[in-house]
Amino acid sequence: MPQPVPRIAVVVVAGGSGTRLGEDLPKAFVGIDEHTMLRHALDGVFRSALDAQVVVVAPVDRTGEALTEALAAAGDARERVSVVAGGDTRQKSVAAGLAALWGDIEIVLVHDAARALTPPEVFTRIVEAVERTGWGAVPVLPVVDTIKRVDGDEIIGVVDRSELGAAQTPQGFRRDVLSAAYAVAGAEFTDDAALVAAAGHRIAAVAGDALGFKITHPADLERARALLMPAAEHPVRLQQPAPAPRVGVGTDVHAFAGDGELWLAGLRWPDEPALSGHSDGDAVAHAVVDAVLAAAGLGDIGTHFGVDRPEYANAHAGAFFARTRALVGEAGWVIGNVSVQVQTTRPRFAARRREAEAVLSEALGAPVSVSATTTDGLGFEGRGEGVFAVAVAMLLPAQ
Ligand SMILES: Nc1ccn([C@@H]2O[C@H](COP(=O)(O)OP(=O)(O)OP(=O)(O)O)[C@@H](O)[C@H]2O)c(=O)n1
Ligand SMILES: C[C@](O)(CO)[C@H](O)COP(=O)(O)O
Repeated sequence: MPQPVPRIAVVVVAGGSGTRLGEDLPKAFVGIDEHTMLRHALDGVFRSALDAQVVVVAPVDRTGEALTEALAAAGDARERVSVVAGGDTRQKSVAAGLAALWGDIEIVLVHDAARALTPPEVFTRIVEAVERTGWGAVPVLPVVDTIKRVDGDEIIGVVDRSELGAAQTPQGFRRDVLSAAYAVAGAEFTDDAALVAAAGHRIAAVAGDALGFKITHPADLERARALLMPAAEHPVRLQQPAPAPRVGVGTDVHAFAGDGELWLAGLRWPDEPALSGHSDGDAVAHAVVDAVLAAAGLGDIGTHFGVDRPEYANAHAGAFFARTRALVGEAGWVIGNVSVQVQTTRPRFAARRREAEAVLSEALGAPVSVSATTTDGLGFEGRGEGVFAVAVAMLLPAQ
């Protein structure tokens, strides 16, 4: 037979003045972003889908404001919400909240409005622990700092932090246990678990959440504001990383089987055999184009300068480079530099290498370095049948 679902209540204490925060209004009513701490805390409660009664404890002169906040957070669950006036200590405020519980409530969670960013899962973890153990339950975080015993200006010892936990809220209890413990509490306790433990009950430790930090000092408020700030407005931490440079490689081969003059590396070479091709057969220029397009992810020379483009018949490097530059610019890149090597027995590049670099760099709008080598007589290059060129291009993201 299915077990009946226990009736749950959450008491949200928002009755403090916030002396340590130093704002000129009670702490829970201070804005983190366009919403107050109280509103954020209540949003966490309602997002937890506990179907709980929710009692907000507010400063006596702020109950109207608190009700407005609670109704806005509750949405369709308005009938489950109420507001009561708190006391001059947290403990008295919790007691005021307990007095407003419906008669059939079985499990009570007490939560600080000051822990405004506590995620909804923490509420469900606490309820689950109370149901499973029958004990009280407290979210705790491990203590990360080394903890010293201090006497005045002297360190007199160290505390074993492995047995310490930093307590958060919501803290959960069986309603009968919590109410009875509050009825007999003879002292002020800083949290509800301490009060219940003093009455002889066991308390379970449940995983807390770093977002459940208490907004106590101005630095805590700054932290909460930074966490809620849209990424685009954040000064440093959440900026998108700058896009990385990209490289591409390109190659080309043409045979010495053309009519007319040789064009290679953007230069005209009189008295040398021509290379064949749809354009001028300039394998050096074409390898550069392939490398730049590859780096931008824009395909290759055939994609943009195919034999179906009559305007590039017999065209020279300048025409290819102008179009390539425009294509990568439209794609959001600028050309960083290109290195190209030609492998051929002829023409001899040494005397005109600088000239080739100047012409190609001018046409591409970026430094192009040119090197040339032979293949020790091997292959088609060695037999003087054609040229091979290989290029590497680096592109940078446009600003
Ligand atoms: N008389 C009080 C004191 C505290 N609280 C609530 O208990 C939680 C934890 O208290 P703390 O953060 O210490 O708040 P303040 O007492 O307001 O802060 P301070 O000690 O700096 O004045 C807060 O949500 C606070 O609103 C309360 O309801 N009634
Ligand atoms: C209840 C509490 O938030 C648990 O951590 C805390 O003890 C109350 O605040 P204070 O800073 O100790 O007054």
